[in-house]
Order: sequence, then structure tokens, then C-alpha cells
Amino acid sequence: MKSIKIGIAGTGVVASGVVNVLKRNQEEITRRAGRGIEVAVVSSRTRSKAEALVGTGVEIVDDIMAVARHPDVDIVVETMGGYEPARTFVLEAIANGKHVVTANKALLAEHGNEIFKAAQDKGVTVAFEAAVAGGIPVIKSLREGLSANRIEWIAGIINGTTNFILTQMREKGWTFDAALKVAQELGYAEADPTFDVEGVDAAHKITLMSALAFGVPINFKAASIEGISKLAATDIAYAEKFGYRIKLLGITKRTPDGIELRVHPTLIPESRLIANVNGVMNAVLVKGDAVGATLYYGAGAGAEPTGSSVIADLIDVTRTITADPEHRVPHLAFQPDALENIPMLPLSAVKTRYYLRLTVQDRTGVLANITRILADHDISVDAMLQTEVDDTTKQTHIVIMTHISLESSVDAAVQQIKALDTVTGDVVKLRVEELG
Ligand SMILES: NC(=O)C1=CN([C@@H]2O[C@H](COP(=O)(O)OP(=O)(O)OC[C@H]3O[C@@H](n4cnc5c(N)ncnc54)[C@H](O)[C@@H]3O)[C@@H](O)[C@H]2O)C=CC1
Ligand SMILES: N[C@@H](CC=O)C(=O)O
Ligand code: NA
Repeated sequence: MKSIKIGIAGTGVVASGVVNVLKRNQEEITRRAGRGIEVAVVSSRTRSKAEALVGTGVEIVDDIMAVARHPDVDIVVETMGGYEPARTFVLEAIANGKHVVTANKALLAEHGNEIFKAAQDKGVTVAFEAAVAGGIPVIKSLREGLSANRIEWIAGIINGTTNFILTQMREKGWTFDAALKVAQELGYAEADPTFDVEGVDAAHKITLMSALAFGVPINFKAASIEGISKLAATDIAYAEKFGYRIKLLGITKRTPDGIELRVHPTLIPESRLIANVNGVMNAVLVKGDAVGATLYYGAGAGAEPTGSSVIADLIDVTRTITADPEHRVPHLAFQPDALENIPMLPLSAVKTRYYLRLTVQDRTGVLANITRILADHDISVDAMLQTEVDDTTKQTHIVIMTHISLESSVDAAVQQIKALDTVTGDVVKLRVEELG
């Protein structure tokens, strides 16, 4: 039978993983897909780089649109990244009747509704397993494996770069900058690494998973985002004293009032498996009403792990190419005419536990004032720790773990606490999730 022909736009880290694994596992891939999968054309801004990757038997073009329109190509693989020209390229490929496989979560989080609509209208597939949690088949799990369930929440370590940075800082004492530099050298980081560090990349991914889990349109603008750049080593150490690890989590949760969608550094009990996910590894916890909690673990970035997901999508698309478009697995797990408009909740409506760190002057009554303010805002304290007074500054740290409280109440209490003249500097507020 005739091979499926692919065209690749962008010949960087992910594309190299795709090409190398396709070559190495060609025979098994063909046995699984039922047809051979062959690279017909690649676009590259540097011809020599493309030649080194695909050899001489493959057509190389400078213009990405030549890939989108290539008459021989059945599936295009978009591994350029960024919003433009990726968006125009993908829409052009769809308009030309090509199926698309992309690793680009930024593109889909911002323009996914438009892209999936165009694909639906044209009867082609846009597959994106590589876009979320790299090599972990979590999109397939959400869309197919868990499709019997009413999903309650998802919480995941879904950015390899930041998990790598946090791990190297904690275990090896590396500086933030040194750890980021190595993550970039290993091909984990985004072209603009502030997307990793500031939580934007994780927000792109949790936004996509939120849509798949709850059957709602993709709504990146509703995400509350906080990265790890302001996280202090002091708070990582105090969290450990309470038996918690701090991880950058993407969280989406169905509540009676609407959907929470947030990314922030989070305290997790150290006994949880997910608290022990280190380095570039990612892990996604999904809670379904029927199945309970399930955990998906694996490499969240890197050439071959990400290539593994791109190729899984290529095999899936190859299998469905002969199937009736009306009966394919829907892009966002729910049928396009069955998406709901459940409200997306602001961060102020979130209810969870909080970690607060205050720097205070060692004077009588300081603790009483703080606990009174917390009580006035309906915030009850679960545990508290006070460090020894620093002889020079006469200051001490008070660390408070609260019971479940409302974010807006915690913010109001923090404002009042900050105004006390015994409280100096900022109050650090981190969220705690038991994930049980
Ligand atoms: N590196 C990783 O571990 C992972 C990356 N991804 C995603 O995969 C995509 C690609 O990432 P990488 O391979 O790491 O990036 P990369 O920077 O290594 O490769 C990008 C390639 O696209 C080309 N390119 C970029 N802009 C272009 C343009 N305007 N016109 C033509 N060519 C252009 C570049 O020359 C380069 O060959 C991104 O969307 C990224 O978020 C997803 C999962 C993991
Ligand atoms: N920059 C991303 C790459 C994979 O999506 C990450 O570090 O996780
Ligand atoms: Na994946």
C-alpha cells in the first residue's frame, strides 16, 4: 500500500526527535499504522541543517507555505513554535486538505478554537499530543481512555524546564540562572524561556486540558498565571519543615460555581507521588468520578520523548485517513456542537489552603494581632512556625498554614496584616493542595 507522506515545517529539537525515531523504528511503526510513514518535504531556514537531519533523498524548501500546499503531502507536522507564521501555516495546510500534527501549545491555547473549527469544516484532523506534557500520552488518555468519566479536576507538573530548575536548585544547590541555562542547552526550554519561568507554557497546557476535561471552548484568557521567578529558597525550606514540596502546578477544577484554571507554585504533601517527580519529568493527576485519581508520568520535554508523541499522532491520523470524518475522535474530546459555556472563575473565588510567611519585629502582641485579623476574615490556622529572633535585625519569620479559605478573604487579611507596624516587608502567600 502507498506510504503516507509527511511535510515538516521547522527543523529544530522536536523535528529531530521525529525524524530520528521515524527512521529507527520504521518497521514497527509501519506494522502499527498499516502504512509506511515517509518524510517527503521539510522546510528549513538553514538548508545545511535540514540536509544533516533528513539526508539527500528528501525535498528541502525555504518557504513553509510550500509544505502546506505540497501536492504529495498527506499530513503536515508543525514544529516551528510561536503564534505566527504557525497559525497562517496551519490554516493554509487545513485549507489544502492536509491533516496537521503540531507540538505548539501556545498556538492552540490562543487560536485553537479557530483552528479546530477550520479542521472540522474541512474534515481533517489536527492532532496535538506533543503539545501537552511532551512524551506523556495524556491527551489520548483524557480524550479516549477516560471518556466514561465526569472529570473533577486535573493537577499537573506540566513544564519540564521549571521542574528541572526547581530540582537542580533543591538537590544540587544550583542557582536559578545556571539551571535555566542547562535546561536551554538540553533543548527543554521555549524559544522565549520566560514562557517557561513565568508559568505561561504551563498555562497553555492546562488550558487545553481544561477544554478536553470539561467540554468547554479553549479559554486561555481565563487562566491565572504565576511562575517560579519570585519563589524564594526560604519558602522551599519552610515548606519542607511542614512536610511539603513546592512544585509549579497547572490546576483546573470543576466547582459548583464554575471552572478554576490556574498555574502557580504549590505546596504538595511530600508523601504524594507527584511531589517526588523531579528533573524534566512531568506528571499529571486526573480525578474522574468513576475511575478515581489516575496519574500519568514521563518526560515532559526533549527531542525523542516529544517526537514519540508526534509520531503517535501520525500513526493515529494514518489509521483514520480512510475513516469517515464524521466518526473520528473529536478534537476536544466532546462533539463540537456539545461544548458548554460553564463560567471560568477568577482567582479571587478559589478556595484552598494557604501558606503565609511574614517577617515581623519581635514585640509583644504581634502574634495576637495577626491571628485576630485572620479570624476576622474567617481564616482558621492549621499550623504555625516561628523562627528564632535574628540578633541583629530583631526580626523573626512567622509561617502559617491555614485551613481551606477563600482567596479574596486571604488577600484582604494579608493587606491588613501588611499594614501592621510590626510586620516588615512583603507577606509571601503560596497555595497548598492536598491532591487526595
Ligand atoms: N523542545 C521540547 O522539548 C518541546 C517543544 N515543544 C514545542 O515544539 C515546538 C518546537 O520546539 P523546538 O523544536 O524545541 O524549537 P526549536 O527552536 O528547536 O525549533 C524550531 C524550528 O522552527 C524553525 N522556525 C522557527 N520560526 C520559523 C519561521 N518563522 N519560519 C520558518 N521556520 C521557523 C527554526 O528555524 C527551527 O528549525 C514549539 O511549539 C515548542 O513549544 C513541545 C513539547 C516539547
Ligand atoms: N518548554 C517546555 C517544552 C515542552 O512542552 C517544557 O519545558 O516543558
Ligand atoms: Na503528551
